[in-house]
Amino acid sequence: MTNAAQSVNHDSSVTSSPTTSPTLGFGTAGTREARLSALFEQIMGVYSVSDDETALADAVERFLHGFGHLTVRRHGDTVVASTGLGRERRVVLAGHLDTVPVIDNFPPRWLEPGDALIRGDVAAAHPSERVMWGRGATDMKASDAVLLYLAATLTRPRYDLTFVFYDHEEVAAEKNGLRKVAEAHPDWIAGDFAVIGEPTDCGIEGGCNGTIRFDVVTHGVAAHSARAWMGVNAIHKAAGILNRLNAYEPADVPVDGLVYREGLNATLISGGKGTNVIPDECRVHVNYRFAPDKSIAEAKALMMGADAGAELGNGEHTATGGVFEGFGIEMKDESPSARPGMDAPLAVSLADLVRERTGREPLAKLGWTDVARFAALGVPAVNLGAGSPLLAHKHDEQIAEGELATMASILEDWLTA
Ligand SMILES: N[C@@H](CCC[C@H](NC(=O)CCC(=O)O)C(=O)O)C(=O)O
Repeated sequence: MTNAAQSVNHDSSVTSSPTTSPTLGFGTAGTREARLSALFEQIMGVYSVSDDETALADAVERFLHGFGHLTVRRHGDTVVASTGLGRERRVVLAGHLDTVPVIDNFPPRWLEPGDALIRGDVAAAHPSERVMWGRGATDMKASDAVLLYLAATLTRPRYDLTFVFYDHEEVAAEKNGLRKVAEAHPDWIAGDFAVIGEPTDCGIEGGCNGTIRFDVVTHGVAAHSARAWMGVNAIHKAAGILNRLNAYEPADVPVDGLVYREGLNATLISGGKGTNVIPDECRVHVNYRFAPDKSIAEAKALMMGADAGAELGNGEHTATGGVFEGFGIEMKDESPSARPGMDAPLAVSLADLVRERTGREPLAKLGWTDVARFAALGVPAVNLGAGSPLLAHKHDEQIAEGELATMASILEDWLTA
Protein backbone atom coordinates (compact mmCIF):
# COMPACT_ATOMS: atom_id res chain seq x y z
CA MET A 1 0.00 0.00 0.00
CA THR A 2 1.22 3.47 -0.73
CA ASN A 3 0.20 7.04 -0.34
CA ALA A 4 1.69 8.00 -3.69
CA ALA A 5 0.04 10.73 -5.69
CA GLN A 6 -3.01 9.46 -7.50
CA SER A 7 -4.47 9.89 -10.90
CA VAL A 8 -7.65 11.68 -9.93
CA ASN A 9 -10.42 12.69 -12.26
CA HIS A 10 -13.36 14.72 -11.03
CA ASP A 11 -15.86 15.64 -13.67
CA SER A 12 -17.96 18.76 -13.68
CA SER A 13 -21.08 17.12 -12.29
CA VAL A 14 -19.55 16.38 -8.89
CA THR A 15 -22.02 17.19 -6.14
CA SER A 16 -21.00 19.55 -3.39
CA SER A 17 -19.23 17.81 -0.55
CA PRO A 18 -20.41 18.14 3.02
CA THR A 19 -18.01 19.94 5.32
CA THR A 20 -17.29 16.78 7.26
CA SER A 21 -17.28 13.14 6.34
CA PRO A 22 -15.80 10.26 8.31
CA THR A 23 -12.40 8.80 7.61
CA LEU A 24 -12.27 5.17 6.51
CA GLY A 25 -9.16 3.14 7.23
CA PHE A 26 -7.68 -0.03 8.63
CA GLY A 27 -6.43 1.75 11.75
CA THR A 28 -4.33 -0.63 13.81
CA ALA A 29 -6.17 -3.69 12.44
CA GLY A 30 -3.60 -6.20 11.21
CA THR A 31 -5.38 -9.35 10.08
CA ARG A 32 -7.66 -9.56 7.08
CA GLU A 33 -10.61 -10.27 9.37
CA ALA A 34 -9.86 -7.29 11.60
CA ARG A 35 -9.42 -4.99 8.62
CA LEU A 36 -12.70 -6.09 7.08
CA SER A 37 -14.54 -5.59 10.37
CA ALA A 38 -12.98 -2.16 10.90
CA LEU A 39 -14.02 -0.95 7.46
CA PHE A 40 -17.48 -2.46 7.83
CA GLU A 41 -18.07 -0.82 11.21
CA GLN A 42 -16.98 2.55 9.83
CA ILE A 43 -19.21 2.28 6.75
CA MET A 44 -22.18 1.13 8.82
CA GLY A 45 -21.80 4.19 11.04
CA VAL A 46 -22.35 6.58 8.12
CA TYR A 47 -26.03 7.28 7.49
CA SER A 48 -26.57 6.85 3.75
CA VAL A 49 -30.27 6.48 3.01
CA SER A 50 -30.85 7.24 -0.71
CA ASP A 51 -30.42 11.00 -1.37
CA ASP A 52 -27.96 11.21 1.55
CA GLU A 53 -24.94 9.33 0.20
CA THR A 54 -22.50 12.24 -0.21
CA ALA A 55 -20.72 11.83 3.14
CA LEU A 56 -20.11 8.14 2.50
CA ALA A 57 -19.06 8.73 -1.11
CA ASP A 58 -16.57 11.36 0.10
CA ALA A 59 -15.15 8.92 2.64
CA VAL A 60 -14.89 6.13 0.06
CA GLU A 61 -13.19 8.42 -2.44
CA ARG A 62 -10.69 9.64 0.15
CA PHE A 63 -9.91 6.08 1.24
CA LEU A 64 -9.30 4.91 -2.32
CA HIS A 65 -6.97 7.82 -3.03
CA GLY A 66 -4.59 6.23 -0.54
CA PHE A 67 -3.60 3.42 -2.90
CA GLY A 68 -1.18 4.07 -5.72
CA HIS A 69 -2.28 1.16 -7.90
CA LEU A 70 -5.73 2.71 -8.40
CA THR A 71 -6.97 5.48 -10.66
CA VAL A 72 -9.87 7.13 -8.87
CA ARG A 73 -12.67 8.99 -10.63
CA ARG A 74 -15.93 10.45 -9.42
CA HIS A 75 -19.23 11.40 -11.04
CA GLY A 76 -21.82 12.81 -8.65
CA ASP A 77 -21.76 10.45 -5.67
CA THR A 78 -20.41 7.50 -7.63
CA VAL A 79 -16.74 6.65 -7.11
CA VAL A 80 -14.87 4.46 -9.61
CA ALA A 81 -11.40 3.04 -8.88
CA SER A 82 -9.52 1.08 -11.54
CA THR A 83 -6.25 -0.75 -11.96
CA GLY A 84 -4.33 -0.29 -15.20
CA LEU A 85 -2.10 -3.33 -15.39
CA GLY A 86 -2.63 -4.09 -19.06
CA ARG A 87 -4.31 -7.44 -18.39
CA GLU A 88 -6.28 -9.09 -21.22
CA ARG A 89 -9.56 -8.95 -19.36
CA ARG A 90 -11.20 -6.57 -16.90
CA VAL A 91 -13.65 -7.45 -14.13
CA VAL A 92 -15.97 -4.80 -12.70
CA LEU A 93 -16.99 -5.16 -9.04
CA ALA A 94 -19.86 -2.91 -7.98
CA GLY A 95 -21.66 -2.02 -4.79
CA HIS A 96 -24.23 0.64 -4.00
CA LEU A 97 -23.67 3.00 -1.08
CA ASP A 98 -27.29 3.86 -0.34
CA THR A 99 -29.73 2.06 1.94
CA VAL A 100 -33.49 1.94 2.18
CA PRO A 101 -35.03 4.17 4.91
CA VAL A 102 -34.22 3.50 8.54
CA ILE A 103 -36.83 1.68 10.69
CA ASP A 104 -35.43 2.24 14.19
CA ASN A 105 -32.28 0.40 13.03
CA PHE A 106 -29.72 3.19 12.94
CA PRO A 107 -27.18 3.66 14.48
CA PRO A 108 -25.96 0.09 14.04
CA ARG A 109 -24.13 -1.99 16.63
CA TRP A 110 -22.19 -5.21 17.09
CA LEU A 111 -24.09 -7.89 19.01
CA GLU A 112 -22.13 -10.45 21.02
CA PRO A 113 -23.14 -14.15 20.73
CA GLY A 114 -26.23 -14.80 22.85
CA ASP A 115 -27.69 -11.28 22.41
CA ALA A 116 -31.48 -11.46 22.15
CA LEU A 117 -31.47 -9.34 18.99
CA ILE A 118 -29.59 -12.02 17.04
CA ARG A 119 -32.06 -13.90 14.88
CA GLY A 120 -32.36 -17.63 15.38
CA ASP A 121 -31.37 -18.42 11.79
CA VAL A 122 -28.25 -16.26 12.02
CA ALA A 123 -27.25 -17.71 15.43
CA ALA A 124 -27.78 -21.26 14.17
CA ALA A 125 -25.53 -20.73 11.17
CA HIS A 126 -22.87 -18.71 13.06
CA PRO A 127 -23.17 -19.70 16.75
CA SER A 128 -19.99 -18.12 18.09
CA GLU A 129 -19.68 -15.00 15.96
CA ARG A 130 -20.37 -11.34 16.58
CA VAL A 131 -23.25 -10.02 14.52
CA MET A 132 -23.62 -6.55 13.01
CA TRP A 133 -27.18 -5.28 13.45
CA GLY A 134 -28.61 -2.26 11.64
CA ARG A 135 -29.67 -0.65 8.41
CA GLY A 136 -27.51 -1.69 5.48
CA ALA A 137 -25.86 -4.65 7.23
CA THR A 138 -26.80 -7.03 4.43
CA ASP A 139 -27.97 -4.65 1.70
CA MET A 140 -25.19 -3.96 1.10
CA LYS A 141 -22.55 -2.41 3.33
CA ALA A 142 -20.89 -5.73 4.22
CA SER A 143 -20.13 -6.25 0.53
CA ASP A 144 -19.05 -2.62 0.19
CA ALA A 145 -16.52 -3.20 2.96
CA VAL A 146 -15.22 -6.33 1.21
CA LEU A 147 -14.97 -4.53 -2.13
CA LEU A 148 -13.11 -1.61 -0.53
CA TYR A 149 -10.73 -4.06 1.14
CA LEU A 150 -10.11 -5.84 -2.18
CA ALA A 151 -9.59 -2.54 -3.97
CA ALA A 152 -6.96 -1.59 -1.43
CA THR A 153 -5.13 -4.91 -1.24
CA LEU A 154 -5.32 -6.61 -4.67
CA THR A 155 -2.29 -4.97 -6.24
CA ARG A 156 -1.43 -7.84 -8.64
CA PRO A 157 -4.78 -9.35 -9.74
CA ARG A 158 -5.00 -11.70 -12.73
CA TYR A 159 -7.57 -9.41 -14.40
CA ASP A 160 -7.63 -5.64 -14.43
CA LEU A 161 -10.20 -4.53 -11.88
CA THR A 162 -12.70 -1.70 -11.73
CA PHE A 163 -14.46 -1.03 -8.42
CA VAL A 164 -17.66 1.02 -8.54
CA PHE A 165 -19.30 2.45 -5.41
CA TYR A 166 -22.50 4.15 -6.45
CA ASP A 167 -25.47 6.11 -5.16
CA HIS A 168 -29.23 5.80 -5.55
CA GLU A 169 -29.68 2.10 -6.31
CA GLU A 170 -32.68 1.61 -4.05
CA VAL A 171 -34.86 4.26 -5.69
CA ALA A 172 -36.26 5.39 -9.03
CA ALA A 173 -34.16 4.18 -11.98
CA GLU A 174 -33.57 7.72 -13.23
CA LYS A 175 -31.55 8.53 -10.07
CA ASN A 176 -29.29 5.46 -10.19
CA GLY A 177 -25.63 6.56 -10.02
CA LEU A 178 -24.40 3.63 -12.09
CA ARG A 179 -26.88 4.56 -14.81
CA LYS A 180 -25.51 8.10 -14.81
CA VAL A 181 -21.91 6.89 -15.13
CA ALA A 182 -22.92 4.43 -17.86
CA GLU A 183 -24.38 7.35 -19.82
CA ALA A 184 -21.74 10.01 -19.09
CA HIS A 185 -18.57 7.89 -18.95
CA PRO A 186 -19.24 4.42 -20.39
CA ASP A 187 -15.47 3.80 -20.61
CA TRP A 188 -15.16 4.06 -16.80
CA ILE A 189 -17.22 0.90 -16.30
CA ALA A 190 -16.25 -1.06 -19.41
CA GLY A 191 -15.29 -4.66 -18.71
CA ASP A 192 -15.57 -8.32 -19.68
CA PHE A 193 -17.53 -9.43 -16.63
CA ALA A 194 -19.19 -7.82 -13.61
CA VAL A 195 -19.86 -8.94 -10.06
CA ILE A 196 -22.53 -7.05 -8.15
CA GLY A 197 -22.17 -7.36 -4.36
CA GLU A 198 -25.89 -7.57 -3.58
CA PRO A 199 -26.56 -10.03 -0.73
CA THR A 200 -26.46 -13.68 -1.74
CA ASP A 201 -25.12 -15.42 1.41
CA CYS A 202 -21.81 -15.63 -0.50
CA GLY A 203 -23.42 -17.83 -3.15
CA ILE A 204 -24.18 -16.78 -6.69
CA GLU A 205 -27.56 -15.39 -7.69
CA GLY A 206 -27.98 -15.17 -11.43
CA GLY A 207 -29.89 -12.54 -13.43
CA CYS A 208 -32.68 -10.69 -11.67
CA ASN A 209 -36.41 -10.15 -11.68
CA GLY A 210 -37.60 -6.98 -13.38
CA THR A 211 -39.67 -4.46 -11.46
CA ILE A 212 -42.38 -1.96 -12.32
CA ARG A 213 -44.04 0.38 -9.82
CA PHE A 214 -47.24 2.28 -10.40
CA ASP A 215 -50.08 3.95 -8.52
CA VAL A 216 -53.54 2.46 -8.92
CA VAL A 217 -55.89 5.39 -8.39
CA THR A 218 -59.54 5.67 -7.43
CA HIS A 219 -61.55 8.88 -7.53
CA GLY A 220 -64.52 9.99 -5.47
CA VAL A 221 -66.33 13.14 -4.48
CA ALA A 222 -65.52 15.05 -1.28
CA ALA A 223 -68.33 15.74 1.17
CA HIS A 224 -69.00 16.04 4.92
CA SER A 225 -68.74 12.58 6.50
CA ALA A 226 -71.99 13.26 8.36
CA ARG A 227 -73.70 13.57 4.96
CA ALA A 228 -71.78 10.92 3.07
CA TRP A 229 -74.53 10.48 0.50
CA MET A 230 -73.42 13.86 -0.88
CA GLY A 231 -70.07 12.35 -1.90
CA VAL A 232 -68.39 9.20 -3.21
CA ASN A 233 -65.78 7.50 -1.03
CA ALA A 234 -62.55 6.89 -2.98
CA ILE A 235 -61.00 4.83 -0.17
CA HIS A 236 -63.96 2.42 -0.18
CA LYS A 237 -63.49 2.00 -3.92
CA ALA A 238 -59.88 0.92 -3.26
CA ALA A 239 -61.25 -2.32 -1.81
CA GLY A 240 -61.48 -3.51 -5.41
CA ILE A 241 -57.74 -2.94 -5.84
CA LEU A 242 -56.88 -4.77 -2.61
CA ASN A 243 -59.15 -7.69 -3.55
CA ARG A 244 -57.28 -8.14 -6.82
CA LEU A 245 -53.94 -7.98 -5.00
CA ASN A 246 -55.13 -10.57 -2.47
CA ALA A 247 -56.32 -12.87 -5.25
CA TYR A 248 -52.93 -12.80 -7.00
CA GLU A 249 -50.91 -15.98 -6.64
CA PRO A 250 -47.13 -15.56 -7.06
CA ALA A 251 -45.74 -17.62 -9.93
CA ASP A 252 -42.45 -19.54 -9.90
CA VAL A 253 -40.95 -19.15 -13.37
CA PRO A 254 -38.00 -21.29 -14.53
CA VAL A 255 -35.59 -19.43 -16.81
CA ASP A 256 -32.40 -21.08 -18.11
CA GLY A 257 -32.22 -23.41 -15.13
CA LEU A 258 -32.99 -20.94 -12.31
CA VAL A 259 -36.43 -20.40 -10.76
CA TYR A 260 -37.64 -16.81 -10.35
CA ARG A 261 -40.49 -16.16 -7.92
CA GLU A 262 -42.67 -13.28 -9.06
CA GLY A 263 -44.55 -10.95 -6.73
CA LEU A 264 -47.35 -8.38 -6.78
CA ASN A 265 -47.72 -6.19 -3.72
CA ALA A 266 -49.05 -2.88 -2.49
CA THR A 267 -46.17 -1.05 -0.79
CA LEU A 268 -47.78 2.33 -0.01
CA ILE A 269 -51.32 3.63 0.33
CA SER A 270 -52.60 7.18 0.67
CA GLY A 271 -55.88 9.02 0.53
CA GLY A 272 -58.11 11.39 2.40
CA LYS A 273 -57.98 15.10 3.18
CA GLY A 274 -59.48 15.28 6.64
CA THR A 275 -60.90 13.16 9.43
CA ASN A 276 -64.46 14.25 8.70
CA VAL A 277 -64.25 14.53 4.91
CA ILE A 278 -65.27 11.82 2.47
CA PRO A 279 -62.03 11.16 0.53
CA ASP A 280 -61.99 12.19 -3.12
CA GLU A 281 -58.89 10.18 -4.10
CA CYS A 282 -57.05 7.07 -3.01
CA ARG A 283 -53.71 5.78 -4.31
CA VAL A 284 -52.34 2.30 -3.87
CA HIS A 285 -48.67 2.06 -4.89
CA VAL A 286 -48.15 -1.36 -6.46
CA ASN A 287 -44.88 -3.17 -7.18
CA TYR A 288 -44.85 -6.03 -9.69
CA ARG A 289 -41.74 -8.23 -9.78
CA PHE A 290 -41.56 -10.18 -13.03
CA ALA A 291 -39.30 -13.00 -14.16
CA PRO A 292 -36.68 -12.68 -16.93
CA ASP A 293 -38.97 -14.44 -19.40
CA LYS A 294 -40.86 -11.13 -19.65
CA SER A 295 -40.02 -7.71 -21.05
CA ILE A 296 -41.21 -4.53 -19.35
CA ALA A 297 -43.92 -4.17 -22.02
CA GLU A 298 -45.17 -7.70 -21.31
CA ALA A 299 -45.18 -7.04 -17.58
CA LYS A 300 -47.20 -3.86 -18.09
CA ALA A 301 -49.65 -5.68 -20.33
CA LEU A 302 -50.31 -8.21 -17.56
CA MET A 303 -51.03 -5.41 -15.11
CA MET A 304 -52.85 -2.81 -17.16
CA GLY A 305 -53.50 -4.10 -20.69
CA ALA A 306 -51.41 -4.07 -23.81
CA ASP A 307 -51.98 -0.49 -24.87
CA ALA A 308 -52.05 1.22 -21.48
CA GLY A 309 -48.98 2.29 -19.55
CA ALA A 310 -46.82 1.92 -22.61
CA GLU A 311 -45.03 5.12 -21.78
CA LEU A 312 -43.40 5.95 -18.49
CA GLY A 313 -44.90 9.21 -17.34
CA ASN A 314 -46.93 10.73 -14.59
CA GLY A 315 -50.16 11.12 -16.50
CA GLU A 316 -53.01 8.92 -15.30
CA HIS A 317 -54.74 6.63 -17.74
CA THR A 318 -57.29 3.86 -17.39
CA ALA A 319 -56.09 0.26 -17.50
CA THR A 320 -57.63 -1.40 -20.54
CA GLY A 321 -56.93 -4.96 -19.40
CA GLY A 322 -54.79 -6.96 -17.01
CA VAL A 323 -55.09 -7.26 -13.24
CA PHE A 324 -56.13 -3.65 -12.73
CA GLU A 325 -58.52 -3.30 -15.70
CA GLY A 326 -60.80 -0.34 -15.23
CA PHE A 327 -58.72 1.44 -12.59
CA GLY A 328 -56.66 4.60 -13.07
CA ILE A 329 -52.92 3.95 -13.45
CA GLU A 330 -49.94 6.27 -13.02
CA MET A 331 -46.57 4.71 -13.89
CA LYS A 332 -43.77 5.57 -11.45
CA ASP A 333 -40.73 3.42 -12.26
CA GLU A 334 -39.59 0.52 -14.42
CA SER A 335 -36.43 -1.59 -14.60
CA PRO A 336 -35.89 -4.60 -16.87
CA SER A 337 -35.23 -8.16 -15.79
CA ALA A 338 -32.02 -10.01 -16.70
CA ARG A 339 -31.59 -13.65 -17.68
CA PRO A 340 -29.16 -15.72 -15.58
CA GLY A 341 -26.27 -15.77 -18.07
CA MET A 342 -24.55 -18.52 -16.08
CA ASP A 343 -22.85 -19.91 -19.19
CA ALA A 344 -20.39 -17.01 -19.53
CA PRO A 345 -16.89 -18.46 -18.94
CA LEU A 346 -16.10 -16.18 -16.00
CA ALA A 347 -19.50 -16.97 -14.46
CA VAL A 348 -18.70 -20.68 -14.77
CA SER A 349 -15.29 -20.36 -13.09
CA LEU A 350 -16.70 -18.21 -10.27
CA ALA A 351 -19.65 -20.59 -9.76
CA ASP A 352 -17.22 -23.54 -9.59
CA LEU A 353 -15.17 -21.83 -6.89
CA VAL A 354 -18.28 -20.85 -4.91
CA ARG A 355 -19.55 -24.44 -5.11
CA GLU A 356 -16.19 -25.74 -3.86
CA ARG A 357 -16.06 -23.26 -0.94
CA THR A 358 -19.68 -23.12 0.16
CA GLY A 359 -21.45 -26.07 -1.48
CA ARG A 360 -23.96 -23.59 -2.93
CA GLU A 361 -25.50 -23.96 -6.38
CA PRO A 362 -26.50 -20.75 -8.20
CA LEU A 363 -29.97 -19.41 -7.36
CA ALA A 364 -32.18 -16.78 -8.97
CA LYS A 365 -31.95 -13.14 -7.79
CA LEU A 366 -35.47 -12.08 -6.86
CA GLY A 367 -34.76 -8.39 -6.22
CA TRP A 368 -33.76 -6.05 -9.02
CA THR A 369 -30.02 -5.40 -9.35
CA ASP A 370 -27.62 -3.67 -11.70
CA VAL A 371 -26.81 -7.06 -13.22
CA ALA A 372 -29.61 -5.98 -15.56
CA ARG A 373 -27.71 -2.82 -16.50
CA PHE A 374 -24.53 -4.74 -17.30
CA ALA A 375 -26.56 -7.33 -19.24
CA ALA A 376 -28.08 -4.52 -21.32
CA LEU A 377 -24.55 -3.22 -21.96
CA GLY A 378 -23.55 -6.69 -23.18
CA VAL A 379 -21.39 -7.41 -20.11
CA PRO A 380 -22.14 -10.77 -18.44
CA ALA A 381 -22.72 -10.26 -14.70
CA VAL A 382 -23.70 -12.14 -11.56
CA ASN A 383 -24.65 -11.21 -8.00
CA LEU A 384 -22.32 -12.35 -5.23
CA GLY A 385 -22.34 -10.69 -1.84
CA ALA A 386 -22.20 -11.17 1.91
CA GLY A 387 -25.38 -11.45 3.96
CA SER A 388 -28.75 -13.02 3.50
CA PRO A 389 -31.01 -11.59 0.81
CA LEU A 390 -33.92 -12.69 3.00
CA LEU A 391 -32.91 -10.05 5.57
CA ALA A 392 -32.57 -7.16 3.09
CA HIS A 393 -34.83 -4.19 3.92
CA LYS A 394 -35.97 -5.79 7.19
CA HIS A 395 -36.02 -3.97 10.51
CA ASP A 396 -33.72 -6.61 12.02
CA GLU A 397 -31.25 -6.60 9.11
CA GLN A 398 -28.05 -8.25 10.39
CA ILE A 399 -25.01 -10.27 9.35
CA ALA A 400 -22.49 -12.52 11.10
CA GLU A 401 -18.97 -11.10 11.08
CA GLY A 402 -17.41 -14.17 9.43
CA GLU A 403 -19.40 -13.66 6.23
CA LEU A 404 -17.14 -10.80 5.23
CA ALA A 405 -14.04 -13.01 5.25
CA THR A 406 -15.92 -15.72 3.34
CA MET A 407 -16.81 -13.30 0.55
CA ALA A 408 -13.34 -11.73 0.59
CA SER A 409 -11.54 -15.05 0.31
CA ILE A 410 -13.73 -16.30 -2.57
CA LEU A 411 -13.14 -13.15 -4.60
CA GLU A 412 -9.48 -12.84 -3.60
CA ASP A 413 -8.75 -16.38 -4.76
CA TRP A 414 -10.81 -16.07 -7.94
CA LEU A 415 -9.13 -12.79 -8.86
CA THR A 416 -5.57 -13.82 -8.09
CA ALA A 417 -5.36 -17.58 -8.76
N1 LIG B 1 -35.53 1.31 -9.62
C1 LIG B 1 -35.90 0.21 -8.74
C2 LIG B 1 -34.71 -0.16 -7.89
C3 LIG B 1 -34.98 -1.28 -6.89
C4 LIG B 1 -33.73 -1.92 -6.38
C5 LIG B 1 -33.90 -2.88 -5.22
N2 LIG B 1 -32.82 -3.84 -5.21
C6 LIG B 1 -32.60 -4.62 -4.16
O1 LIG B 1 -33.17 -4.46 -3.10
C7 LIG B 1 -31.61 -5.75 -4.33
C8 LIG B 1 -31.54 -6.62 -3.10
C9 LIG B 1 -31.56 -8.08 -3.42
O2 LIG B 1 -32.58 -8.61 -3.80
O3 LIG B 1 -30.53 -8.68 -3.26
C10 LIG B 1 -35.21 -3.64 -5.31
O4 LIG B 1 -35.26 -4.75 -5.87
O5 LIG B 1 -36.20 -3.12 -4.79
C11 LIG B 1 -37.07 0.68 -7.89
O6 LIG B 1 -37.08 1.84 -7.48
O7 LIG B 1 -37.98 -0.11 -7.64
